[in-house]
Amino acid sequence: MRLDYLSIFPGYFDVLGISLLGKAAVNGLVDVYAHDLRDWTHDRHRTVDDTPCGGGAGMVMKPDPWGEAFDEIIGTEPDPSVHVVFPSPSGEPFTQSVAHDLSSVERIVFCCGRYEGIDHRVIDYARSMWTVHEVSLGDYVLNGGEVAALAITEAVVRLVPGFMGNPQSLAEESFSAGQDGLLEYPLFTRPVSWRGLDVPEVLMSGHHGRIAKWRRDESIRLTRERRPDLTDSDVSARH
Ligand SMILES: CN1CCN(Cc2ccc(Cn3ccc4ccc(-c5n[nH]c(N)c5C#N)cc43)cc2)CC1
Repeated sequence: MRLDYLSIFPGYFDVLGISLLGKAAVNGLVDVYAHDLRDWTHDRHRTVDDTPCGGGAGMVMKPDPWGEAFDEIIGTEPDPSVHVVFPSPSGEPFTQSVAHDLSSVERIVFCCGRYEGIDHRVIDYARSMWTVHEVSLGDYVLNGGEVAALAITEAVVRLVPGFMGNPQSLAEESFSAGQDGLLEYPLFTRPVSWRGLDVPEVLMSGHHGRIAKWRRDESIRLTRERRPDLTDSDVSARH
């Protein structure tokens, strides 16, 4: 998997050389390339923004540098196998399902906007050439797309076969298909007693059926308390 990042702050992506992602890069599982969008400007100030047409606050990212960067980094021929991700506050929700879909893709280009956003023609052009995902991390405001691109990268790459040492742990996670959309149950490890707090006895019983039931009940309880949106009536009835 090749990952490209286009940003006026390419240094954000130095972190991708750390931890498991760094190991995956070493193992050749992922190849990471960060690019400075200003390398495709031609004025003394390396300008990437301008005032919004129609007025309004802030600045908008000019289309020209993006287009020239696309030409050089991706190419000038349409190729639907290339997935271009635009993090955006007005994007579709980024979910585990989207992460799963992207984990089987060979090439992903992250376009990290700043200011008030990117000239919409950049996204329209990208849609005419490649497979585009305009996605939002959630209902809060960031200052740009870089942090979102990092989060999306981690969610996607950890699903790439061969990346995680223990693929079974992926199957038991929240939001993964096998969990009926329930939140994960509480986790415990040794010591059994810590600052007057004990591990639930059932987990020390060795009775796998009881342990499985306790975990299921806890997942249902937590999901009903914290994420009623995940418990549709059908799921509630089943539990
Ligand atoms: C006229 N007004 C109408 C309201 N907008 C709102 C607005 C637009 C951009 C920005 C800053 N920004 C620039 C690029 C960029 C990418 C992603 C995100 C982002 N924020 N939150 C998420 N979950 C994100 C993700 N993923 C933010 C970004 C902030 C606020 C301004 C203009």
